[in-house]
Parts: sequence; structure tokens; C-alpha cells
Amino acid sequence: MAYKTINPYTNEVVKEYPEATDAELMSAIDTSYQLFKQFKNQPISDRAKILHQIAKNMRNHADELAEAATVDMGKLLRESRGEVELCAIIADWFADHAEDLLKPDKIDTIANGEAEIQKHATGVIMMVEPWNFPYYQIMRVFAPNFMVGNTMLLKHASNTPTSAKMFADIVESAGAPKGSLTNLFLSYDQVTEAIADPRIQGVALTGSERGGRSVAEAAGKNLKKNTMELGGMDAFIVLSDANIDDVNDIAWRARLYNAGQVCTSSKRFIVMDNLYDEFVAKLKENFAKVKPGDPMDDETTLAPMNSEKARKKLQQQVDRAVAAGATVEYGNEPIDLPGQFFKPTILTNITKDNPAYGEEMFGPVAHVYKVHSEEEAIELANDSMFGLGGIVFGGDSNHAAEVAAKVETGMVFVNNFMVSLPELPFGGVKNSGYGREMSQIGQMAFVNEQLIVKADKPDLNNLAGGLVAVDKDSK
Ligand SMILES: NC(=O)c1ccc[n+]([C@@H]2O[C@H](COP(=O)([O-])OP(=O)(O)OC[C@H]3O[C@@H](n4cnc5c(N)ncnc54)[C@H](O)[C@@H]3O)[C@@H](O)[C@H]2O)c1
Ligand SMILES: O=CCCC(=O)O
Repeated sequence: MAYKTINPYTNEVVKEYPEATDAELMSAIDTSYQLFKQFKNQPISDRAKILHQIAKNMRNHADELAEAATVDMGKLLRESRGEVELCAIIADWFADHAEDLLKPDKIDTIANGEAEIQKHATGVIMMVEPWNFPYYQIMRVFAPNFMVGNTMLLKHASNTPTSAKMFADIVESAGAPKGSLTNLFLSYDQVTEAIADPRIQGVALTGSERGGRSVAEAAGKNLKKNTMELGGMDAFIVLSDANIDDVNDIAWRARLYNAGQVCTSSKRFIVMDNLYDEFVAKLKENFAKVKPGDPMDDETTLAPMNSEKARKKLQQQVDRAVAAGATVEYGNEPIDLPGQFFKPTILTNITKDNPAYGEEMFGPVAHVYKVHSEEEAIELANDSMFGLGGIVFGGDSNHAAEVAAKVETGMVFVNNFMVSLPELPFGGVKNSGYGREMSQIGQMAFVNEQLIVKADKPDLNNLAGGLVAVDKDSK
């Protein structure tokens, strides 16, 4: 696998990185494993200090980090800056809250003695991450696992190697011991090899359904706990009493942020008939306003897609959708710039037999559906193999929240844009994966919740004093 930074705005190959050797992989696993054993005997507060320092170093180097992400995968520089700041927020949050989240839980029990669940590290975690948020995706796994004392290997996407290296450098420069996070330019086979190693005790992947299936298969075969953060076809439901100005203000942003390459982008707009025409007209108007150009320029509002391969794949998907009867309401025309630009596109009349109905389009293409009742909206939203996030707009937020609860996904926001914050759990159901990152739930992803029951002495007169099945009178 070739790890290369190819600037998607200029198409220039900026830097190439050699693949890791098998010997480097084995040595990295060993260093991480030795460190894990050391972390077990160190107070968590030591790591909190380092994690705060990581946040600080990210902020101090925000400009360099942001530029590197933009060169790696093309996103708007101001969005890259936002991503760096979000990473710092996540690091600070886990540094401040992990000790509390990892406190033992006492259990009220009839067993002889006092029972509690202690929360311990489990080993080395193999992290496999995508290019769309080159730093934030790493931080979602790194911060909670570093705090509990797990150590990590990182295999990043082949087109964001510079960001991967810079993240690892920041961790090291903040004083994290060698082995805390090792970035390796691994092949798929080496990832599988690492997963099979007994020192690896967890696998966290964010990526496509296809990548998730392969890596989850290797994890399952080797009985390694894993979390899968996969694709999405999130619905944006507009109820009949929604404030249409708010809807119009948010809808285009929810689709075009990060050039539409977000797992939780709103990909299907499901709009009640009374608001449909106005919605489509306004979406067209807003899509037409974006300005493609140099992502480093603050005036640019549409970034190129991350790679030529991604742009071509999206074009093929749109072509297939149109061939199967979808209507192009806006876009689907080339942009006259050398970078990997895709003109924001609106598709309607997508019937159930159209391939576009079920597949994720990872770029600036919106599917819009007209519905005639709330039940129809919910049914359409749920008629998907994916179940990641979603948005519901309605005039009565309580009622909209009731609708949100009927949407079969892991996260739904009412009358607002989706946000990712460390205190909010992130993850999905169905083919969008399983497990959660961030929040208290994410903190527990790779924790050994160890039961300790402490008695002063056995008590055979109490049924619960020993194994219930033991006959206390047996000699
Ligand atoms: N749920 C989430 O949190 C989330 C977040 C971002 C992106 N995504 C999804 O990710 C996808 C976009 O990213 P992508 O297309 O680059 O995903 P991808 O699955 O191709 O790649 C993601 C990572 O997995 C690695 N990978 C893929 N197959 C592998 C294999 N067989 N063995 C080892 N490693 C493997 C890749 O090299 C990369 O590092 C979209 O579907 C998007 O929705 C999900
Ligand atoms: O691409 C996936 C993550 C984006 C998000 O946190 O909303």
C-alpha cells in the first residue's frame, strides 16, 4: 500500500512514506505492550497531565497541523483549524473526567464481603482510521484509551500519512512515553497480523462498511473486542410545522460540510409535501452559492474531494442513479478547476429500485424525497441498511424528539446541526457499526471491568458466603 500525500487541490505528490517492515511492526507491538504493563502501576493523574499537554501542543501548533490536514485531504483550512481545536477539547475533557469515569463502582450484594467493579486497562489497541477527519478520528480513540492505560498502534488511511505522523509527533512531544501511540504505515495483511498477536487486546476501526467487515472478521476470528464506526445514510426529516428558515439555513451546511465527506452528513432529505417545493428551491439556491477554490483561502467555501478515486467513484454513483431514473435538480456538471472538485448536486425521484436508494454517497450529493405523512417519513428514514445519525426539524421540539426516537439510528439531533463533543456518545446501529466512541460509554470500550469481592474470611453458614452450589456440610 502506497502511503502518499497528494494535494487534491493541485494533484501534486507532496510526500511519500515507506511502508513499515514486519520487524518494525513486531518491535512496535513489543514496546507498546511493555508500556501497557508499566502504565498499570502508574497513577492516572500522570497521564492526565500529559493529555492536557497534548491539547496544549495541538493548540500551539494549530496552524501547521491544519495546513497539513488540508494538504493531505483537501478540506477547507478553517475546517481543519476547527478539527484541531475539537481534538484539543476532547483531550482536555478526558484528561479532566477519566479519573472519575474510571472510579470503581460499588455493588450492593448478598455475597460475603464487599463487591466492586474496578476498571483496568486491557493491553494494546489496534486503531484503524479514515482520512476524512485526519486528527479527530485518532483522538476519539486515543484520549480515553491513553487515560485508562491502554497503549495504541495507529494505521491511518494511505492518503493522510502526513497528518498521522504529525499527530504521533505531537503525542511524543508532549512527553507521552514511547509506545503510547505508534503510527505505522501498515499493509492490510500487517493489520491482520497485528490483530492476531496476543498482545493486541482491542481493535477500533472507523471507515467504510467494507473495511469494517474485513477488520471485524479478523478481530472476531482472534476473539478480540472491537468497535466499528462505519458509514451512514443519515436522514434529515422536515416535519410539516418546521421553521423553514431554520431548515434552509442548516440543510445545505449539513450536506456540504467537509465537502460532504462526513459519515454523519445528512444524505437523505425527507420533506413533508407542504414544505417540499420551497425546500428544494432554497437548497438549490444555497448549493449554487458555494465558491470552489483553494482550500487554504478563507474565501473558498467548497473544497475539493479528498482524492481522484473518491471523485470518480461519486461520479459513477451519480451516473448510475440518473440512468436508473433519478432527476438531477441541480449540479452534476464539471467544475473547471484542476483539483478533485465535485459540484454540489441534488437528486430527486429516487425510487426504491434505484441503486442510489440504499448506497452511501460520500461527497456533496443530496437525495431529496417528498413524503405525505410523518409515518411515511419515519418509514423511509428507517428503510436503510445504515443507522448512524439523523436530524429532525419540527415546530414542536417535544414532538420532533418523539419522531427522533422512532428513527433507528445511534444519534439524532432535533432542530439543529449534528455536533460531536467528547461528552456525547458517538456511534451507530445496523451496518453503521457497533460500540460507541467518546463519552462515558467510549471510555469503557476497551476496559476490563473487573469484579473484586473482598471478604475477611469465608462464611459457610451464609448461603452466599461461598459458591451457592457448594454443599456447606460436605467434608
Ligand atoms: N461512523 C463513523 O464514525 C465514521 C467516521 C468517518 C468515516 N466513516 C465512514 O468511512 C468511509 C470513508 O472512509 P474510507 O472509504 O476511506 O473507508 P475505508 O474503510 O476504505 O478505510 C478506513 C481505514 O480502514 C483501512 N482499511 C480498509 N480496509 C481494510 C482492511 N481490509 N484491512 C485493514 N485496514 C483496512 C483503510 O486503509 C483506512 O485506514 C465512509 O463510509 C464513512 O461513512 C465512518
Ligand atoms: O465522519 C465522521 C465523524 C463526523 C462527526 O463526528 O460528526
